[in-house]
Amino acid sequence: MRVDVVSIFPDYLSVLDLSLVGKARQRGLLDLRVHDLRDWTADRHRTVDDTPFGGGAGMVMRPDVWGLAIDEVLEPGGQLVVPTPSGEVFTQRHAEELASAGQLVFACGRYEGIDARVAEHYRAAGVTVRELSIGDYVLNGGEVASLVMIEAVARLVPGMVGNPESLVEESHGAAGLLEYPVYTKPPSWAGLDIPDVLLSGHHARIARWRRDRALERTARRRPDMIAALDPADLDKHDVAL
Ligand SMILES: Nc1cc(-c2ccc3ccn(Cc4ccc(CN5CCCCC5)cc4)c3c2)n[nH]1
Repeated sequence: MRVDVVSIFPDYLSVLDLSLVGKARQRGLLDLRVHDLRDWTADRHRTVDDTPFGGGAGMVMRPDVWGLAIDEVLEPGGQLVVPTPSGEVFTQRHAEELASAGQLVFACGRYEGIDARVAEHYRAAGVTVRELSIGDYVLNGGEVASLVMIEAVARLVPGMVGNPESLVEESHGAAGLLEYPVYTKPPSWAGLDIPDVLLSGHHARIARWRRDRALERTARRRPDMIAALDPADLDKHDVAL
């Protein structure tokens, strides 16, 4: 999978050279390229922004500069991801969908955002454009949101994560529940012991205990996820709610 990131702060993305994503690049699983938007400016000041039509505070990023950058970077069939506070909230489902793309181009806005015609232009040209938020809070730009989404997508690329099984059971997985609590050695710490069932070696009981803890946790912290459960899935947890 090829991932391109366009930003006026390309160094912000250098953290991607570390750990999981860094290893994937070395192993050729991920072709990650970071670009400086200012490379597509033509003036001496390398201007990427201007005042907003209709007035209002701050500056807006120019469509012409973004158009030159995206035209050069986006491959046929590639998808455009535009982080924005006004987007659909990014979820594991989006990560799964994005992981099947041949190329993703992340357009990192700054200032008050990118001229709306950029997304409109590429949609009209038949490009899949996803305007995505990573949560209901306002960041200073799209770089951090892109890092979050790239990590969530990259770990789903086959061969990325050592133990693919760990991708199945996790929170926000197919079960639609939060994850159960996890424990490791020592069995007793700070006067706290781990639940006996986890020492029993009784796999069915352990699986049941984990399901129950996941349901409890989800009901307490994310009632919205309980409400969203498909009744057909409930028998997977063999619990009548
Ligand atoms: N999940 C999430 C993603 C982002 C994100 C993503 C991309 C950019 C690009 C710029 N910013 C900063 C920014 C965006 C919007 C405003 C308010 N808005 C401006 C237009 C007129 C109305 C009011 C203020 C500052 C970004 C912020 N934040 N949170």
